[in-house]
Amino acid sequence: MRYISTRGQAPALSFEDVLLQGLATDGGLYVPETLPRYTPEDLMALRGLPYDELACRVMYPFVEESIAEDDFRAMVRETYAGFAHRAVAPLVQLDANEWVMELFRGPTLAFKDFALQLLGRLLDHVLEKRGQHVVILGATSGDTGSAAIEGCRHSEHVDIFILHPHGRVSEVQRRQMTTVLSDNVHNIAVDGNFDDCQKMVKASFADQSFLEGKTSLVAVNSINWARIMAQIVYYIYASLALGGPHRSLAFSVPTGNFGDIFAGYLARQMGVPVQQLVVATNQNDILHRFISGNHYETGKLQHTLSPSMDITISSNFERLLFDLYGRHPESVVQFLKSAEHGAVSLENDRWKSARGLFDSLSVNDERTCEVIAEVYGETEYLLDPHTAIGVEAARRCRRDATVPMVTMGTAHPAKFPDAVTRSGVPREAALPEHLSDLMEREERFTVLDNDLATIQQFMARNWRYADS
Ligand SMILES: Cc1ncc(COP(=O)(O)O)c(C=O)c1O
Ligand SMILES: N[C@@H](CCOP(=O)(O)O)C(=O)O
Repeated sequence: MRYISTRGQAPALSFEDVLLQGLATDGGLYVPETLPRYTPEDLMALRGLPYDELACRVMYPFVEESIAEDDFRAMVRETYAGFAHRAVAPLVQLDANEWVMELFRGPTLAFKDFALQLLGRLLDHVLEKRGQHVVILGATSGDTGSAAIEGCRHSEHVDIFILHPHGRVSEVQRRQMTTVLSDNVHNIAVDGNFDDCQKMVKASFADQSFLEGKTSLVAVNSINWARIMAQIVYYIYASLALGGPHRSLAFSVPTGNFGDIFAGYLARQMGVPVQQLVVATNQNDILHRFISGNHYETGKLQHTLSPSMDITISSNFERLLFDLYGRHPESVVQFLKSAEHGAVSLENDRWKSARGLFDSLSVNDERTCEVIAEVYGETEYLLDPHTAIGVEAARRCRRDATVPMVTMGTAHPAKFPDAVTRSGVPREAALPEHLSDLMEREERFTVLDNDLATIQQFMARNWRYADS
C-alpha cells in the first residue's frame, strides 16, 4: 500500500516512511492511495474474533510492505493485552438501541491509547531495524500527550517533547504527563492555547533546520496516519458486535481534531454498514457550523469543561475535504488558502453529499453537566464531559431509532473531576489502582513562552544526543 498527500505535491510513501514522517513535505496529510474493501461475506468472517485478532486482520493490509506479519501480530497482541477490560473496547447499553463504547480502558484512560500504545511499539520496531534515533514532537489538549508518553517512555530510540497549553488541561491529565520522569520525556507548558501548540508543531515539521540535520521529527498527533489506522478497528468491532454486516449502525463521536470520526468514515468506506456519523463538539464548534450550515470559519478558541476538544483548527478535516473534492489536491489547497482569509463554503452538491452521512451538534458546558446528571440519574452510569457531549448529540441528531446508536466513550470520568462535581452527581469518579497515587507523585515540566524559536531552542538543548 502506498500513501499519498492531500496536497498532491509530496512523494508517495510506504507505511514505514509515513510512520516516521508526520506532515507531508507539501504541508498535507498522508492517506492510503486505495482502501481495502470488505464484502458482507468478508465481514461475516471477522465476526466473533477477539479484539487483538480483529485488529491484526484489519490493519495488516496497511502495513504489510513494511512489517512482517508475525512481528506485527506480536506488537498488536502486546498492545491490547495492556488494556484493563478483556473485551478491550466494551459496549455498555444506556437505553434501547443506545450504547457507549468504552474506549478508555487503556493505560492512560482515553481513546488515544488504542493507537498510541501501538505506535510506540511500531516506532521502536522500525527504529531498531534502522538503528535510528528520532525526536517526537506533539501537541496535546490533554490526552494525546499522556498516551504518547506512556507509549514511548522506555524507548531507547526516541526523545519525546509534548507541548500542552499551560493551565488548560485538567490536573489529572497534566499529572499523567508530568509525573513521568524518564530522561527522554520533556513536557513543555506553553503560555497559549492548544491551537498555538499545534501550529508550532506543524511549523517545526515544515522546517526542521533547527535540528541541524542531527535527527528528525516524528509525529504522534493524528496527522500521523498510523493513529487513524488503529482507530478504524473499533468501529468494525462495534458493528460486528451489534449485528453487522446485516444491520447498520450510527455513531456519535466527540470531536476535536476530527481524527476519531474520520476513522469511522474510513470504516464505512471500507464496507462497514454505517448509516450516520454525528460530529459532537463543545462550544468550539467550527465543525458543527460546517456540517450544519456549510460555513467553515475559524473562531476564537474557548476554554470549556471538555478541554481535550478545545480546538478550532481540526487537522483531519483536510483528509475528509480531500475525499469530498474527489481526491483533487488543488481544490483542497484552494479551500484551505481561502479559509485563512475568512469564511469558506463547499459547492452545495459536495456539502450535501457529506450531509448524507454526517450530522452535528455543539453542546455548551451547562448542558454537558446536565447530561452527566441525567444519564447518571437514568442508569447510574458516569460519563466524562466529552462522552456526555457525544451522548447529547446522539440523542438529538438520531435519524432512525431502529438503528443502534453508539457514542464513542472517549475518556474516563476520573480525568475530569471538575465537570463531574459540577454536574452534582452523588459520586466521585475514582482513578484506577495504577494511578491511585497520581496526586502525590513528583512532577517535572517547563513553562515556555508561546514562541516557536523559544520552543525549538529548548528542544535543541534538551534532546538526549544534542551534543553528539
Ligand atoms: C477525551 C477526548 N474526546 C474527544 C477528542 C476528540 O478526538 P479527535 O481529536 O480525534 O476528534 C479528544 C482529543 O482529541 C479527547 O481527548
Ligand atoms: N484532544 C487531543 C488533541 C490532539 O489531537 P490528536 O488526536 O491530533 O493528537 C489531546 O487530547 O491531546
